[in-house]
Amino acid sequence: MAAVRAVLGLALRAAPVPLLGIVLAALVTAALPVTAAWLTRDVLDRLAGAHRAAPAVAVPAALLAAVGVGAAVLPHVDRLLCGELGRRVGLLAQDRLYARVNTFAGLARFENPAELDRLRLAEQCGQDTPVQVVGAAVALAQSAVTVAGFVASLWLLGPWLAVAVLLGALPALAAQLRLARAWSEATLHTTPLERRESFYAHLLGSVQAAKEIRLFGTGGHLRERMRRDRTAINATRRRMELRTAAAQGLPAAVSAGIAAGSLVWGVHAAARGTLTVGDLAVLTSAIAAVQGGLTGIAASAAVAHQHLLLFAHYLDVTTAPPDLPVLSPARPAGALSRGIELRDVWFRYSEQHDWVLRGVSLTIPYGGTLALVGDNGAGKSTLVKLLCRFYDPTRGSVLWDGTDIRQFDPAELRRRIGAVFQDFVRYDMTAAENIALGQLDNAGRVAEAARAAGVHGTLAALPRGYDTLLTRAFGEEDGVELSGGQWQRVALARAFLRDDPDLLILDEPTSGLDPEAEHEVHEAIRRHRRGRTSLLISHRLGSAREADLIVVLQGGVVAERGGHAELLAADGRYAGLFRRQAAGYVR
Ligand SMILES: Nc1ncnc2c1ncn2[C@@H]1O[C@H](COP(=O)(O)OP(=O)(O)OP(=O)(O)O)[C@@H](O)[C@H]1O
Repeated sequence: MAAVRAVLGLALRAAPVPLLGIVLAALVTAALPVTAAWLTRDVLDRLAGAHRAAPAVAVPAALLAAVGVGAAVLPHVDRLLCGELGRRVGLLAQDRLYARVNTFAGLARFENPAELDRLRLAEQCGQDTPVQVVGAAVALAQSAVTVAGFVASLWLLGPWLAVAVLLGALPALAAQLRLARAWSEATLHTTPLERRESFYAHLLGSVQAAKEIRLFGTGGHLRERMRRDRTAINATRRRMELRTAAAQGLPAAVSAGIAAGSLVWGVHAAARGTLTVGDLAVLTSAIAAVQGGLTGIAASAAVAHQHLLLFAHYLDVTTAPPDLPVLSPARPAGALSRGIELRDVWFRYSEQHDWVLRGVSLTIPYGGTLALVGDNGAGKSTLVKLLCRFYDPTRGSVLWDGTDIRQFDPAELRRRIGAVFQDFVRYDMTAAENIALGQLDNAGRVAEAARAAGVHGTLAALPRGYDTLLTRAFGEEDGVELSGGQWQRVALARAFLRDDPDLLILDEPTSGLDPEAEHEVHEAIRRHRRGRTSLLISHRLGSAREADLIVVLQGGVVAERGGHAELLAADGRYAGLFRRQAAGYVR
């Protein structure tokens, strides 16, 4: 019921006038067949009886012609109105969906496959479902009006006829509703397969994967996997189509038997003179129309039912509770003045996953730099996610000047943080836009930020300077592709654009750079970082050595901490790693 209300609410809100037009057109269209049948009866009986004169037949014949014109024109009006309804509802539904998605403060819903499937279904349903449901409901009402008119007509010709034809259609209705549920379950089953299939399809056509696929010769293997998923999807659909045909076959045969019996009775009655020729015409139209109408009602009910079941996913997303608890009113996140502390932080992505952080305690001092180093998978990027409050710690807390960050509005907290993530985004937009996205109201300082990141010269020399598209994906002639290191500098400029962030997070900011560029960028970072509180994650220990504090994370626990010299003297894990890297350079 909630889904019905939501769909109607959307349609009414988005397109009240087209919706009213569709309902009116449907009601008129519904009345046309029964009107035509009775007018035909009138014409036939007048022709067969005493009133053969042209004037007597002219009026019902003219009305019959008008009904024919109406029947020809109305479907086109309906199609226009439905098109408009679809566009407006699609726009509103999409807008509401992404407005809701934007309110998800954390990352859990984007990193959980089940939630991603739901989001994908919601995207599909938001566009199509409301229109399909409205269309099915209107078609259902239209069929119901037509059927009611013809059942009344049958009743006049012989009450048992009306009852028999109605009862004959009930099994079809029940079968359709059962099938609707089965189809919606089948869609749930095929959605993850479709998501994986489109992942393979994307890989096979993507410029990023093209090199590896060709070099490793994995194209055939990926294509085979894609084919396997599509075959599984097809098998499910085939099974469902067979089931549909089997479930609909018997009820259709019952209805056809009843129709045939009724017709035989009608012909006999006309031969006996109990029914007129006109009555027989009405009977023939009525049997076909009632059966067609009832099948239409069953099909429309099934379509509406199936789409309403799918629409539940749209509602799940648009009415989902907040993924992270946000205090209301939240405490204002003040400018950092003492530092950020992780106090006995434990974290795992879900109860099914292992612990990633196991009792981490550390402090990023105000105005100082903390370098976080450690093996792959040690939990460094996860710790960054907790600092930005993309997740809450499973146990323990992250304190901002002594206040648990759960007490702040996440958006306000994030306005105080600048970051370059390891997996930064390459936006298919212009160079200026790629940087301006760091802080849209600071777009005037794009060149300054690019200069600080050492990429101004590169961007200014592009065919359209900062207005050059950094992609050739849209077929623009002067779109360009930057190198990995140039992109990294653009991402850095995006972070530098942010006005004086209280915390600067740099997760592998120079991993794609050549040694000279790395040195330059580190100089830029050092200049930019000066006096700022920052967290630097790097596998290149040469860039970590100047940090005020170095923390070595190993298997989710702090294995060592101290200054560079102190850790070298301690001759532990850090010293071992540093010496190995240094030896690699002087060998
Ligand atoms: N969204 C996720 N869901 C489940 N597990 C995850 C998720 N993200 C990371 N992990 C797991 O958490 C652990 C720590 O990952 P994390 O990315 O924090 O390591 P890292 O120290 O940054 O590694 P690297 O140096 O390779 O970047 C890994 O075992 C990883 O598989």
